[in-house]
Amino acid sequence: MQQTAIELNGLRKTYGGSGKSAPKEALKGIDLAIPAGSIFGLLGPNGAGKSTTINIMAGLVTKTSGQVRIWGFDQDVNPRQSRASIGVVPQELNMDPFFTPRAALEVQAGLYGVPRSERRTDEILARVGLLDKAEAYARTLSGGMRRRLLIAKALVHRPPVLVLDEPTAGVDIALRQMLWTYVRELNAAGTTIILTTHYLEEAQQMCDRIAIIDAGQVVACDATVNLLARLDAKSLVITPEHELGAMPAVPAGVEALRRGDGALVLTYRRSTTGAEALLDAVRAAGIRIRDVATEEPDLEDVFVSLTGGDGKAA
Ligand SMILES: Nc1ncnc2c1ncn2[C@@H]1O[C@H](COP(=O)(O)OP(=O)(O)OP(=O)(O)O)[C@@H](O)[C@H]1O
Repeated sequence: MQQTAIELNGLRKTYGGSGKSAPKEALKGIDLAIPAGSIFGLLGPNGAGKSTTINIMAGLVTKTSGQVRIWGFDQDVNPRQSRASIGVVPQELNMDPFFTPRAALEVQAGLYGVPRSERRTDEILARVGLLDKAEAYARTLSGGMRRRLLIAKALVHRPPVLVLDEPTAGVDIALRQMLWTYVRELNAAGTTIILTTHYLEEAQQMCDRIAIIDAGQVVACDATVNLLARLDAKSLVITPEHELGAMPAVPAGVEALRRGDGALVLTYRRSTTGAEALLDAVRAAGIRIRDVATEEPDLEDVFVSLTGGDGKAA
């Protein structure tokens, strides 16, 4: 069994300038090892280099230098095998409007040299819930159906690695749930999943590992739980029995503020302050506690702290 699904070493890409525009160094030496069997998130602010990285993996953009290995196959040494090991679901919903889903899958299978006897066109259409649309023209499909057809197309050659570039952008909640259920099933059946998403909450829920790239460089790559543990801050949210009077005297390094809904929020560092000391301070101030909750940092906080961005992994 393959241990590493994708390995990038010193990957660089400079887009050549044309006319008045200067050359653009989009990737400045990316090193990444994506474990086989994982659901791996590739996040970063606009222009970070996510699409460039994915497109190089998919063989759609030529790298300037560095090494790319897909399922153990070096892209330069075994281009055919490396291409056969990856399926990419693009961001855009472009497709030939006159192809039916069945025809689109057959053409795709032909492009990848899948023999007729090994094609699973109807099985794949059924898996993505499009069997009843098998003979409909693509132009009559809804956005959600098109997205599912693109996933189906990426699966015809049974790649062990599936890349989804912003699969849920502009997709409604019901379809998003369906897509994620399907992605989890594919992963449970052994497919390594790499995805970029705009929604950090979604990445936090779906991905077991996450790489954050910023300005063409990897700024973090770790298990999702470890990334979240990097931020030491935590908040204690106290709902008082009565309206708050004076703020309590809190230990050094703790920030106390009154929230609009009347709750008292105490933000502290887990490494230096215990929740007990905070509760003592609250009681000592004569505040009677009706309810207590804690708030942990989320991926958005980690993202902002690493990229200085606005929390949008576009
Ligand atoms: N074909 C191209 N020619 C010139 N520059 C390009 C080209 N494609 C991308 N770039 C530039 O390379 C950088 C990285 O772009 P890329 O599309 O990989 O980022 P991204 O992380 O996918 O961004 P987004 O979240 O906006 O899709 C950007 O500065 C972008 O303007």
